[in-house]
Amino acid sequence: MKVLFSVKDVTKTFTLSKKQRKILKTNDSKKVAVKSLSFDAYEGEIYGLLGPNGAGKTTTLRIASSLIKPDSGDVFIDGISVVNDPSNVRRKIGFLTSELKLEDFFTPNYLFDYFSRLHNIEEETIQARKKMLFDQFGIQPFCEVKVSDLSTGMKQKVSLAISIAHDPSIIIFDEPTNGLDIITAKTVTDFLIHLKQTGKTIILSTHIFSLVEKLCDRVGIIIEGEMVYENTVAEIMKTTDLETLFFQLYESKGGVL
Ligand SMILES: Nc1ncnc2c1ncn2[C@@H]1O[C@H](COP(=O)(O)OP(=O)(O)OP(=O)(O)O)[C@@H](O)[C@H]1O
Repeated sequence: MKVLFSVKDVTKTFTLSKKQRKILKTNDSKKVAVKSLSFDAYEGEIYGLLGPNGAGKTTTLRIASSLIKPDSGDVFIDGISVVNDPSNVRRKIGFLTSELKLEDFFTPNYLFDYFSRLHNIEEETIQARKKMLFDQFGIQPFCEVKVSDLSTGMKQKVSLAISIAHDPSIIIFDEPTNGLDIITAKTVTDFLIHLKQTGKTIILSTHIFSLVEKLCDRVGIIIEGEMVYENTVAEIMKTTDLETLFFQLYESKGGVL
């Protein structure tokens, strides 16, 4: 099996502002968000990154997407170093987060074209791909409506379409169903299955156990920035369920319920 996504010994520390220290209820001036984290995802699989709030999932995926730099370590996307060659990495990946903010003033049509052109995609391909994705997600009737007037679900579907406009082979989804109504959440999860069927490699961060059980081939459990467990979902389900396993690990790491 070919490794397409490889996190190698990544560490990331943030300096905390006064406000952040208050929110995190700490006097420490630094927060180690990710500690010597390593894991691989194979071509064509859905790899789930599961962890509680603040575990370091988003930080890891932002590093993998070249949005922030690690203190040490690296992420290799199809062998390309995100530290040394971030622009080539961006060509290979799609990144979707539930926090993605689309500019309110623009329309789905405009934004899709704009981001596609940033990837230097040919105009004919942009329009064909837009039609396919907008039809798939029911965006077409809203394609000339300003983002500010779209529902949360429609915004997320537009974000999803834009994140894969360049047909990336590796797609990173950070909590993609967060804050979505059940219908839109299902559209998104069904689409993840469709992407897997078309051979894409998907990294999915979530804290929803059922989502991992339903979608993922393998799962890595991350607590306090460290990988504490990794296995195939099928193997886990032979003896227990993910929720039971997770809380056992959480308590054994000193987590308080
Ligand atoms: N820019 C930042 N400045 C300071 N601390 C940060 C910053 N980004 C993240 N952190 C801290 O790093 C830790 C890991 O955060 P991260 O967002 O990666 O976790 P997460 O697993 O994605 O959690 P969630 O599900 O809540 O998004 C948290 O303690 C968080 O407060």
